[in-house]
Amino acid sequence: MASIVYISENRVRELLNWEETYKSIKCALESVSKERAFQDKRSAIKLGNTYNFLFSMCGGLSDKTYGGLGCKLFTYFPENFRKNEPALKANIFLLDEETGSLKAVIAAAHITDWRTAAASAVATKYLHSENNNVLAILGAGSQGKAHAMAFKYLFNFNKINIWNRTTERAKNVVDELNQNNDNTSANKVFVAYDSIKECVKDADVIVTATSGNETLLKLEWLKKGVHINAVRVNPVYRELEDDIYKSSDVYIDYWEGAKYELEGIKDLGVEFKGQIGDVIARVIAPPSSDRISVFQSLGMPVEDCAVARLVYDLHIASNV
Ligand SMILES: NC(=O)C1=CN([C@@H]2O[C@H](COP(=O)(O)OP(=O)(O)OC[C@H]3O[C@@H](n4cnc5c(N)ncnc54)[C@H](O)[C@@H]3O)[C@@H](O)[C@H]2O)C=CC1
Ligand SMILES: O=C(O)C1=NCCCC1
Repeated sequence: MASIVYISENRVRELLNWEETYKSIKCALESVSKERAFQDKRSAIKLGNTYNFLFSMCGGLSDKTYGGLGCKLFTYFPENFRKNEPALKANIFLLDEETGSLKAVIAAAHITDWRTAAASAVATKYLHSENNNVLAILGAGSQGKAHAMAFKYLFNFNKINIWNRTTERAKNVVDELNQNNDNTSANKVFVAYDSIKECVKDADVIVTATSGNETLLKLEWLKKGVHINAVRVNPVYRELEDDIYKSSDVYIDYWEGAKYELEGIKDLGVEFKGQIGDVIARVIAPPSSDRISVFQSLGMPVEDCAVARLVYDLHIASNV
């Protein structure tokens, strides 16, 4: 029997790059439109009388390059910050597609950040025209930072505005990103904001990636034709005010998840236009450029399968 490989967070960080992550996630998003994705909604178990949860996301993706069979098991313990530990801890169990045997256990916090940012990037490419001058990001946590890096790498934004509830955190992330981007440039790409309205008012594209319970974004602040990637997942709380959903073309990643986790948006009378994969596969049309578009992201099991396969292949290829 072949031995089981363990791939740590540090090793994942060494291996992943944006080009391949983008391609693998585009493949995963499109697979839902081509009947090459086998997955269901995630399962969530509340751990007794706490705010702690245990989740699983299992599925299979059929593809020569990015196909994989697996399951991401993750916990969300919101009080972990008191112990100076991240709230989200995740591992992917990657299985052999022929036999079902366990091939690898891959640490998946970094994968979750990168694949979610890559999904927003794919959605932006397919739902939004090329007019990408200013990007605004609300939330300077793991997702906010990963989105800033992905969008800097994959698009040509001249300015990337970042707002966070505590401005100190936005400033620290902006300093780090500017330093990694270009030490010498006087004209810094990343800029910290302490007002959401000022942060988003010139934005062509917006990412919302916070974990609070407050509505952050108002319709009256938005430019015509803006594209929004709404990353926060919560059945009750939404970062966008209801009028934004009601006035926009709203796209999702997969129907199986949306049926259960996006009830609240449907209750507003919003009809989802369809899956991003259906736009990629040209089954449905993208929005017209004067409409506001929203990608309401949930995160799919097959995204994790695709990136786990990518990481596994890169690890094996560079380990021989
Ligand atoms: N769509 C998807 O595939 C995925 C979505 N997520 C979602 O992304 C969001 C962010 O996750 P991470 O960056 O990993 O978390 P994190 O804990 O690293 O960052 C959370 C950010 O939210 C901010 N925040 C907390 N309370 C706030 C409030 N009341 N108002 C405004 N901002 C507040 C914090 O300052 C922090 O910057 C979460 O809602 C999570 O559920 C996470 C993974 C995948
Ligand atoms: O898809 C994921 O992975 C997650 N989605 C929402 C919240 C945490 C992780």
